[in-house]
Amino acid sequence: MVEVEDLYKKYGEFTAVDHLNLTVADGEVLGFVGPNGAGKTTTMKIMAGLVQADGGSVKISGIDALKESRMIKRIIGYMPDFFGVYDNLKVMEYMEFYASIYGITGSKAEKLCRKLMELVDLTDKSEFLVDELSRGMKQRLCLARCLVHDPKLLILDEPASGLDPRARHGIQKIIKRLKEEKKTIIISSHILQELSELCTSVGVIDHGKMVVRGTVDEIMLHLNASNPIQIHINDGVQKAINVLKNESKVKNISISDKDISIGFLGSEDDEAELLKKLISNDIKLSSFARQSGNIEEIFMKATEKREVLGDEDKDKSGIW
Ligand SMILES: Nc1ncnc2c1ncn2[C@@H]1O[C@H](COP(=O)(O)OP(=O)(O)OP(=O)(O)O)[C@@H](O)[C@H]1O
Repeated sequence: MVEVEDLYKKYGEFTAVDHLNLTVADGEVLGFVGPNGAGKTTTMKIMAGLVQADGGSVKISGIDALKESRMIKRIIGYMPDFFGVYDNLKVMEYMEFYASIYGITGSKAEKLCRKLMELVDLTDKSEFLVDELSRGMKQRLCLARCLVHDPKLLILDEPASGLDPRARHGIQKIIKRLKEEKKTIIISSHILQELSELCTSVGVIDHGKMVVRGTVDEIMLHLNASNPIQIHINDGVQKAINVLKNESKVKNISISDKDISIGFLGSEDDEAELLKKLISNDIKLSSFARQSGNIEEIFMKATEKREVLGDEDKDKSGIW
C-alpha cells in the first residue's frame, strides 16, 4: 500500500532523508524508530504531502503522493508531533469543524463525532473548551480528528510523546482498536517497548537511511541469534564445561558459580542438540535458555553500528 523509493530531502546543505526505501503492506502496523534528528518527521510529512521531497517517489494505494497531495489527504490521517489546536472551540465544535473540511456536516457529522469521541474516551468532555483538556486528552482528540474521514492509512508522529504511563496506555488502547479495524498504521515513537506491543513490523531510520527493516518476529529472531544462551547447572559444572569446549558452535564461555553463559552460533535445532548432549552426559541442569532481546536492543544495535562503522561500511550494513 505504501511504497517509498529512493526518497531524498535536503534542508540547505543538510541531507535529512537520504535515499530512503520503505514498503508498508495493507494492514501492517509499522513502528518507525530512530534517534533524534534521524529524519522520521520529515519522512512522515513528505508522505502526508506537507513537505516537498527533492527526489524519489512515494506511492500510497498506487497514487503518487508527491504529485497528488490533495487526493492523498483523503486517504490518510496524519497526526503531527506538534499540533495546533483551536483553543476557543469546544471539543465537539472542534471535531465538527474537521468533519466539515471533509464535507461531513449536520446530523451525519454529529453522529460521527460522537462515535469518535467515544472511541477516544472523550464523550464526557464534548462541551469542554479544547484548552481545558489535559495534554493526554488533547492528544486523544487529535487522534480522533485524524479519523473523521475514515482514512485507510494513519501516519502518527509520536502520538504518545510527553504523556504519563496511564495516558500513553490510553493512546495505545485506541491504536490497538484501529489495528483490529485493519487500518495500515505508521507510528513513530521513542518509547520502544510500547511499539513492540503494537507493531507488526519495525523500521529503524538513522541519518535519513533505513538501517533495519523487518517484522518484529524476524528482527527478534535475528537479534536473539546473537544473544548468549544462559545455562544453570545444578550438578556437573566441570563436566558441562568440557562438553561445551568441544562444541564448534560455542564461541565463548563465561562461568559464574553454577551459571554458564555461552555465545552460540547455531539454529534452534542446534540448541536442542546441545541440550540433549548435556543431559546425556549426565549433567543436571535446571535451565537452558537463549537470552531474549527487546526492541530497545534493536534500536541500540542498529544505530550504534552506524556510529562505529565508517561511511563505506554504513551502506553495506543495510537491512538485516
Ligand atoms: N524545516 C527545517 N529546516 C532545516 N532543517 C530541518 C527542518 N526540519 C528538520 N530539519 C533537520 O532535519 C533533520 C531531521 O529532522 P526530523 O524532524 O525529520 O527528525 P526526527 O527523526 O523526526 O527527529 P525527532 O525524533 O527529534 O523528532 C534534523 O537534523 C533537523 O534539524
